Amino acid sequence: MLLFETVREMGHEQVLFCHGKNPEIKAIIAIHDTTLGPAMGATRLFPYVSEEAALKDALRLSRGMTYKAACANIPAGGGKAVIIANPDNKTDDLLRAYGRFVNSINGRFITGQDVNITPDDVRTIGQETQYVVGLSEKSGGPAPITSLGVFLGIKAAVEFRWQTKRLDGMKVAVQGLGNVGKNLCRYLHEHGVQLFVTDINPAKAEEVKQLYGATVVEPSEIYSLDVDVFAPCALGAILNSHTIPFLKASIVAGAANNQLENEQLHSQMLVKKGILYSPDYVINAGGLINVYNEMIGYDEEKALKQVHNIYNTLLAIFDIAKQQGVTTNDAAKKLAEDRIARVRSNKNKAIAA
Ligand SMILES: NC(=O)C1=CN([C@@H]2O[C@H](COP(=O)(O)OP(=O)(O)OC[C@H]3O[C@@H](n4cnc5c(N)ncnc54)[C@H](O)[C@@H]3O)[C@@H](O)[C@H]2O)C=CC1
Ligand SMILES: O=C(O)C(=O)Cc1c[nH]c2ccccc12
Repeated sequence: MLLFETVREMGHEQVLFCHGKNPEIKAIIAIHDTTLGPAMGATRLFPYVSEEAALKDALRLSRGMTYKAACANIPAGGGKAVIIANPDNKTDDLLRAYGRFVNSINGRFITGQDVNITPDDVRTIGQETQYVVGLSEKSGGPAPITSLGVFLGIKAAVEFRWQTKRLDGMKVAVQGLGNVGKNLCRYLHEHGVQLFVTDINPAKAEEVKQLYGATVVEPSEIYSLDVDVFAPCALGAILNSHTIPFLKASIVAGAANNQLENEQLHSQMLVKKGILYSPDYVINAGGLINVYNEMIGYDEEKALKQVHNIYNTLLAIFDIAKQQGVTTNDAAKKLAEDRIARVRSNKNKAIAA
């Protein structure tokens, strides 16, 4: 991989390779853009197959955070960090060593809980740095508000597609029944949706079957179901050349980050199949909205208003994509880049004055 070429192409400001021998630690902190504010993004711990895979994940996720904040009108930049480790080898020493790296950049990067990091782990990281968020009891953690945002995003897509505000009788397939997926199922069930669900953990699927009368399918079967909406709430890169040909849903709208394996290729593949795609970093902004509000002093009404805005933003993006004949992904990216360019130009004017 040509390092600077890749970073230049994706537009990152700074990438930190954090290494330590005692304890053994390898982490990458990617800061994409801080025009709108300090870079925010949760930290993921994962046994990546290669260092290149880890870097790619950090670069793509951090860029997604920049667009996420810009589309949600949150004055934060985009960042994300990955710790390359097996979850079985996660120790307090490792987390504290990581916390010292976060602290060393003095608030340019603010982080919290992502895949394989628990709230307790964030507390441990927080022993070394104040630049962690997402622990307030008041806000109930980011997942419930993320699922509300995804629910509203599904409503926006349904309205754009079929000019109806009603979800009752619709069929939705939910992949992944973790903190976000399970809560999303509750909202959908309350609105009369017929659920089809899967999780690699059968106990989670069984629970959602009992709670919301969902039909449980095998993980491999979730793509080809004859449903109206497919909601990916597990992993990234699930929209790819193997899965897209199987999709029968008219809408893809879910919480997972980096859903498109290849942004250009696979967003266009979806368009060709007539599938309306809700850009992941627009529909799943609820988590960021929640932690940002927690950071500045939690005001529930304000946070909920910002989450409800996801609905309007998605409708606007769908409209622009239709008017201009571009993918919804490109329309969202353009919206984000325009907002950032405007702030950058005002900043430059202020410096010049
Ligand atoms: N929690 C939040 O506030 C936010 C979460 N996201 C993204 O949403 C997704 C879900 O987040 P959480 O619910 O917090 O994570 P989680 O870890 O609680 O849940 C993920 C679930 O997916 C299941 N799963 C994993 N691989 C699967 C597969 N191949 N097929 C079916 N199920 C599978 C897991 O067993 C687990 O139950 C992640 O991609 C995350 O990055 C994005 C924005 C905010
Ligand atoms: O939407 C994402 O991918 C996030 O990383 C959101 C998020 C959850 N917890 C956090 C803590 C600090 C910064 C962002 C987040």
